[in-house]
Amino acid sequence: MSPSNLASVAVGRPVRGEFTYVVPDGLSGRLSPGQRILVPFGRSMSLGFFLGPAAPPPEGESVKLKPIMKVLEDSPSLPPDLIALLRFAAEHYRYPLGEVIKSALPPGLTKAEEEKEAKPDVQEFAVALVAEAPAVLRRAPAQSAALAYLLAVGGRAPIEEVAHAIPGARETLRKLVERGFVRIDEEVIAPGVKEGLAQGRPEKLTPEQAAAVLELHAAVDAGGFQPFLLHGVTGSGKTEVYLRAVERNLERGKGSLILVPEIALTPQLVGRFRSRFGADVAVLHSALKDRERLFHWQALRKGTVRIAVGVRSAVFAPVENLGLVVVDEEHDPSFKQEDKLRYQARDLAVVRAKQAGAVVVLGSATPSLETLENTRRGRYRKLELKNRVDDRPMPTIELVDLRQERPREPLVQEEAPILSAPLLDAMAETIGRGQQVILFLNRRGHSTFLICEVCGTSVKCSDCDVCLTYHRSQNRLVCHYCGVAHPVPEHCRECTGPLLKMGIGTERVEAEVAERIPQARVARLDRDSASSAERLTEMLASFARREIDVLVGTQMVAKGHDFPGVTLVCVVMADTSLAIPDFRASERTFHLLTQVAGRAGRGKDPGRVLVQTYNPEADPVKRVLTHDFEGFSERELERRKVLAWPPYTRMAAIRLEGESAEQTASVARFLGDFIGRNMPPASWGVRLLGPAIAPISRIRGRTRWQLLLKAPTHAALAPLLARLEAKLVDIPSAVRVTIDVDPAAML
Ligand SMILES: Nc1ncnc2c1ncn2[C@@H]1O[C@H](COP(=O)(O)OP(=O)(O)OP(=O)(O)O)[C@@H](O)[C@H]1O
Ligand SMILES: [Zn+2]
Repeated sequence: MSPSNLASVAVGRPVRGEFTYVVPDGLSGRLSPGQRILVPFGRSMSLGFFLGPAAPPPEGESVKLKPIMKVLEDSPSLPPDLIALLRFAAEHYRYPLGEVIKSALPPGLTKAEEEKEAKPDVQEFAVALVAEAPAVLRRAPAQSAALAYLLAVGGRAPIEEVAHAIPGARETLRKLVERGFVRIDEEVIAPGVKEGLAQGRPEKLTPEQAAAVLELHAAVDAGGFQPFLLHGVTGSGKTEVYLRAVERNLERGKGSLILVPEIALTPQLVGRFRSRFGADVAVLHSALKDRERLFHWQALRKGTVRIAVGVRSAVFAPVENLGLVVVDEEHDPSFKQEDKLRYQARDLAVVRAKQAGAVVVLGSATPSLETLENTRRGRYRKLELKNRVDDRPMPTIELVDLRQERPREPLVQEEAPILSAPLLDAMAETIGRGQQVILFLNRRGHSTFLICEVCGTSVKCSDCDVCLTYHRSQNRLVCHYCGVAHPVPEHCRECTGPLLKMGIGTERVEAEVAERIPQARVARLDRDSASSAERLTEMLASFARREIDVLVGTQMVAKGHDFPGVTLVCVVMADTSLAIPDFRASERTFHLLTQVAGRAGRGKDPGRVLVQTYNPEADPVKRVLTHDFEGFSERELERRKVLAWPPYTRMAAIRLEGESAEQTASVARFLGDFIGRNMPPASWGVRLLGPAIAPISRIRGRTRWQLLLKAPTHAALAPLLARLEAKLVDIPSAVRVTIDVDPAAML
């Protein structure tokens, strides 16, 4: 067997490694890497991916190799740089390569079927061919009405719209076509793409923007891998810097990839890209239909569309001839996928840029400590925007000490008001001036727990080890982990004592605003109120149109919004994210506070921020007051170093979940022993923490355990993780074990 007739193949099944197949004579000229193929696997046929030639099996080993059966597409689904990235992801995150590839591909390419071309959407327009209703229509009132509508809206409208306005208009329009008064046009539109909010190209860049753009242009012109951190304060115009870099990259005939945290929350950014580059932009988000996803994939693959803007999973978009990668809000936790292939899209974006020889820009007002450390070590070049555009001032930030503002409330009081006098005054004043307010609280629901006045027992979810949250609008207790809603009990289950509603959520804040400032138009933005992407877009648009005075919400309101009318931002309680048992709690708090504060004063009027807290001395809270990102990160990095947390160590979490508490614990101990026996030499510095019961010990009735591994570098961890992954086949399937490399959440 000559090596040229052996193929390395990833099989679309949950199995580790690459497999060797024989290329039959008939296919030898037709194969190129990245193609989807059909291969025999076990006793059946399976989807496979041809990755390239394979080395012959070791001398003396007699293995019967099977042949590739069929090639499922002419041009490969996966471009070469993407194959390299997926191989890296499988290796780094300890996940089967075939499954990694399948999770990157759009549905429609993940089955063992030949590729079909996704059709674009066609929209039908009715076009009037006459300037006024002809006399012959006098006795046809339906047709007259349809034609009159069409003429009233300018002589041209989507059929759908006419039919919506005039029931039965589809049929009526057809009659008008027969009579020659109307014509139907078909227009091809890219599917799943709505018109964004248009915005012009600013004539002049700020000096800082100009300097950053100059550097990026030089890097794009030079070609090759170059990583940048674009650290720009909120409202400093980072988006415009991205746009100019993309522009230059496009002029050089190259493709760009832009990752954003959440499309529905960033309609403005998408709108700016669409209004600048029009149909050259594919927008990839989670609400796309299968056919739409396939359409964009094919368009990018063919190179007919050269810019992809998308969420986390778009890091795998098949952009042709990739020259530039941008990760906006690079600190955002949504870039980490928390199930199946647990990848960090920001990290993969950098890997991809390196493999493709592209420029990569990580942008944020609050860069992650990981990225900051890379910059300090000289791996990334730092570009800084220290000022807002048009010399607008940063908002002033003041603390409201809840210990003094609410001293009279006894500790146990049901529904004690939470909005202090300074907050209420500032809000009323702002609304009085016709300006807008954002109220931020990182908790949904009405009251965050029900507690027994007599014995102090709180009401917990029977399946998860967490308190239930009271939602007044549904009059239900909801578990935020499993989502199950329970009726509200009348008495404490332990002692039949009366139950008090304690803790606050956005729902209650909304009610309190409505009660205390009745003239305000209040709306709430969280996962309950904005359950669909459409609803979310509509609420944001309505706020932008200034139909809402006060927007109450969770971290959804803290993202990159640009509402010039907002001059007051209130943080209802800064402490909610501080107490979480996670070494990133401080960082997360600082980011959230800085980001939400950054929504104030982005228009011509200056902004003001009020932060209510019980912990005015806490470092992230204090530092936010003076916009002291440097000071905060300096201190936090020092602390991480002392405690040996990332970015000074690399971690992996081994998580276990099982129906039976005993069996789960025993598997956890078994894995602990296994790791102990396979520990690399002490000089490698690998440490095992645990096995320990997880901080949230049960979710959906399943017991959870975890083991944490820490090491100075990923390379020190890798061999151990590989051995561990191989061992998992021996674990009883009743206990689910997952390996989470570079974990984000510690719960
Ligand atoms: N050179 C410029 N001249 C005038 N206006 C500009 C210029 N550059 C950007 N802007 C405008 O400034 C506003 C803020 O820009 P942008 O939203 O990009 O800020 P940002 O740095 O991304 O902020 P954040 O981190 O808070 O999301 C936008 O409305 C944008 O159109
Ligand atoms: Zn639950």
